Amino acid sequence: MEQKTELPEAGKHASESVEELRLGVWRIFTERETRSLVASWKQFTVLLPIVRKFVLDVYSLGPRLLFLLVLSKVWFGVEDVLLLHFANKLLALIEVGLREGRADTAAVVNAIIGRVVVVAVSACIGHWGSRISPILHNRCVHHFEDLLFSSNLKTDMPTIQANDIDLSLSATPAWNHFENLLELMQTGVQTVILCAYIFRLSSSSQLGPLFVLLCLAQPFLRSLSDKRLWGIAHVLEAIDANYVRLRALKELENDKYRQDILSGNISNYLINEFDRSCQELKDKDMGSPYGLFQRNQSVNFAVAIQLAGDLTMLYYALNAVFNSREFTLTSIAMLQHSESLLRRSFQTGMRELGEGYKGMMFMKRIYDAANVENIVRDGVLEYPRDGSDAAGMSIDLRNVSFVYPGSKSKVKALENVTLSIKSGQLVVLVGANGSGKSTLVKLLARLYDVTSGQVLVNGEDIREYKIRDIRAATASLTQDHHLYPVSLTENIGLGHPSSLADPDMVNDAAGKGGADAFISKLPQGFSTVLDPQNFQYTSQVTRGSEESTRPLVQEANRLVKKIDVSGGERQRVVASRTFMRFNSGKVKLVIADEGSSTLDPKGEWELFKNLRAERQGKTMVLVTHRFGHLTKYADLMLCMKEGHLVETGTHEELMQDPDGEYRKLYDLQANAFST
Ligand SMILES: Nc1ncnc2c1ncn2[C@@H]1O[C@H](COP(=O)(O)OP(=O)(O)OP(=O)(O)O)[C@@H](O)[C@H]1O
Repeated sequence: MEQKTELPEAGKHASESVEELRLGVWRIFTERETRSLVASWKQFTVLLPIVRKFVLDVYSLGPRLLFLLVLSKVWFGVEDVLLLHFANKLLALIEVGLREGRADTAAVVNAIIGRVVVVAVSACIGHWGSRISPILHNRCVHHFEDLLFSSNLKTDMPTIQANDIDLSLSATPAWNHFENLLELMQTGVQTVILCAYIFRLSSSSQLGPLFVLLCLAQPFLRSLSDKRLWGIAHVLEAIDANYVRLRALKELENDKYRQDILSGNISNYLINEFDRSCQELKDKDMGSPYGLFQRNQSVNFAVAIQLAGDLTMLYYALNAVFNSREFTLTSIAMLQHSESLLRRSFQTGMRELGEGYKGMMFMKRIYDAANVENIVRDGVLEYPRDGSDAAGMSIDLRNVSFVYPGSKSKVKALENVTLSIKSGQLVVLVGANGSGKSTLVKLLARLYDVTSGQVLVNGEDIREYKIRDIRAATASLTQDHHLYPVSLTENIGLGHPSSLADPDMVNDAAGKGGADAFISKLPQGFSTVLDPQNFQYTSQVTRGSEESTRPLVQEANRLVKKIDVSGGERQRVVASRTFMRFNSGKVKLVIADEGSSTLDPKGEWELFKNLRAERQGKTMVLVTHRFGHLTKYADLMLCMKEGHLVETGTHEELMQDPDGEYRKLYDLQANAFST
């Protein structure tokens, strides 16, 4: 039963046009049907240029193939009507034959041949269509995947955060949506021809055009009942606490929780809780919200739909009473056949119209996603400009404040930070969690632009430089860097892609990053792909027992089994990528933000030693919580607290202040080792 409810106190509707329904375990927000026909038409016209662009894009991928496919769809729109026509013709000839005791052989043969030809032509077109469609399908998906991939990879971080961009958008359904439009065209052709055909049939029985309208009454009402399912945004949310809990508990079957559950000895508790949630859900409907939504129509409407199906019968019954000479049993049968095909065609068309609308919205999403404009604007100056940064990048921050785009927090991540880093200095940035260290180095790499103030590189605002020059001059090693699902050679080599094929350079970088030892122990060495992306399809084997198929499944699982390495080993590969980057000869700034957080003490010591060995011609900004290793090499220590730069100087200078933040952090670490 439909139950209209008020939204919970906090969740006021964004607009009056939103309606809330509670069905089964679901809460469904749907748009009230307040949109006028004019408004719907306007929205449709906005989408039309997008569809045109989409069609032209698909056309460019295979003009001839698309032309043939469209022709085949038109043919299939006509085919059913032709078949119906020949069947009706045969029926009429048989009736005449029965009545007169002699059939018109030539006409019967013609009708049979006509039908056979239509069937044969359809089989041929269907055969070729089924070959054309997959080709265009592949080209279409590749084309739009390509469009999304290049746009996704170029979209900068503020744009993603500020616009809440959906990076998971896949182009895979693009072809299906396009095919839906073709199907819609096919059904449209069929409906129009059928209407004309029925009009001709009904005119010869003196039924007139009203008959055609009555044929459409039931499918029209049905499509009205379905209308709320398409073209209108729905937000579905499971609100039943037991259902939500059931789903959460089911999630615990995931392998990643196994160790916790076994060692915590909590399986009995979880099984009981699962059982309890099942009991409490009782008969509450957990089925598809769309199904529930569809069934949620009033009795009157359901009765009206069924009755509308009988309107045509009533109409020709009445006509037969008053005008019986115009009717034969064959003409009634012909009308009935044609009418049922028209109903089906119209109903399918209305459903496809809904799907077509969804398809148009999808096309809009694809183009919107592919045309996102980056917030971080490119500059025009080349970097390095002159020889003044030969010893490394020189950086000045003037009154820099920063708030993350889209951030709900009123607290600034950085506030009025002013500092100066000279060419070639080794700077160590320290501070408590959340004090703004990572934010500061992200501004240096121009991953974000300041909210106010200025970052100067070699005396010029960083925004004036070409982004690719600044990025080429910066090598970052942060805890946020990940391994890519490609070979270890590529993982390291991508630090300097043009030398990726040089095994000596890759080996050397792996050595400096401390990754060579563990890679050499892997069965496939540098060719190993950690975190491979495998797509495995399993299908139920109908022959033989489950017992006999188990070895096959086990073998398949063995083939796709991941090679697991530790977090520290992963970080060594990422560090090696940074060392590889130095081969470009362009790096003027090295940023290491907790790049050693998962390394063992020896690994960390070696990493910093190898980084220091690369200092020549580079400024280095190292962020760390364990700064003991670095204090004696640092030219400058920067200490941050709650978004502010609170202390700057050398280690010795900062240690002078017994109440200073730096001294506190240092003493905490040093005291841990004192007796
Ligand atoms: N992407 C983000 N969106 C919104 N706020 C963020 C984002 N990243 C960080 N912050 C906030 O900005 C502030 C500074 O964070 P930042 O990561 O720079 O601190 P940090 O000193 O590097 O911390 P840690 O030592 O834990 O790495 C924090 O309050 C944090 O919650």
